[in-house]
Amino acid sequence: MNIQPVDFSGVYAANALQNLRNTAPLVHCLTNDVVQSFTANVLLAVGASPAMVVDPTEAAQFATIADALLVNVGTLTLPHADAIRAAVQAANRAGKPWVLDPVAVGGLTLRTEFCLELIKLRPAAIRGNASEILALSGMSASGRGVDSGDNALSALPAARLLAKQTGAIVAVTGDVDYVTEGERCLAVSGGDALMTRVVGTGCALSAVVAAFVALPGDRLENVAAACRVMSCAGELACQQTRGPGSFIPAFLDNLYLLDQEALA
Ligand SMILES: Nc1ncnc2c1ncn2[C@@H]1O[C@H](COP(=O)(O)OP(=O)(O)OP(=O)(O)O)[C@@H](O)[C@H]1O
Ligand SMILES: Cc1ncsc1CCO
Ligand SMILES: [Mg+2]
Repeated sequence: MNIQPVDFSGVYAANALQNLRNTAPLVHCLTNDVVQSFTANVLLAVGASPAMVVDPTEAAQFATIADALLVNVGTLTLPHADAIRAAVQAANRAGKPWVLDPVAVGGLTLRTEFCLELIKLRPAAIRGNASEILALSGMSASGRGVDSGDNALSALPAARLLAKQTGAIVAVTGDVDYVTEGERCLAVSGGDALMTRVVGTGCALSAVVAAFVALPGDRLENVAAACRVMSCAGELACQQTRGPGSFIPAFLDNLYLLDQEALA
């Protein structure tokens, strides 16, 4: 029997963020070509340390040094897949957590088969929009390219199934983010629809999830904390801006300035 989603505590998120700022986890990002710079800036603003090391040999070496690895298949190519395989295997051997962002999985064969291969390699967390989580779990989805055509709550059963199948914490994001380990589920509200009008907020969230899974403590709550930090900064930024152009700098400022009071 599945336990109903529970509203996530802002107090835990505030403590986890403080812990992250104190330790500045080194996050190895194998992400897509569209969001490299935005992802690095989001990690820096939050208080983590990004590095994009992409050559297969170097990626395997660096995965053992970094505190966590992000794998994002947004602009997957065959050489990139080789680097991801090498890095994931090295991270697993070194006991470092890694996170999968299954961008646009479903309709496209290369990335879908590759992600199905990757989820057998014990990701610590999987973060995707509703259509991606539905498709990755084998259920039918209405994604349109990288954008979701499904509602996050409708993908919660798929997220639970995927978590049970893989042992990963699964975060399915949208108007509300749901974070589950199969049975237990945390609901993270906040954010703003404007966040979907800027490229890479989800991709950057997956990088922040990687930073938070490097922290000690309850992994389910750490992933929810990452979601809360992004939703909270996004919501504040939207209150201060009129559209996508000014959202980006306001979002980075709010991530950097985020305090206990805002998160709670
Ligand atoms: N309708 C909404 N209302 C509030 N927040 C939202 C809404 N839709 C998305 N978000 C927030 O936007 C962020 C990105 O989530 P989303 O599900 O859009 O990821 P995504 O589709 O993978 O994005 P991308 O591929 O562009 O990086 C999350 O923090 C999420 O909570
Ligand atoms: C727009 C886009 N195309 C491939 S990856 C990406 C970034 C958002 O997921
Ligand atoms: Mg995405």
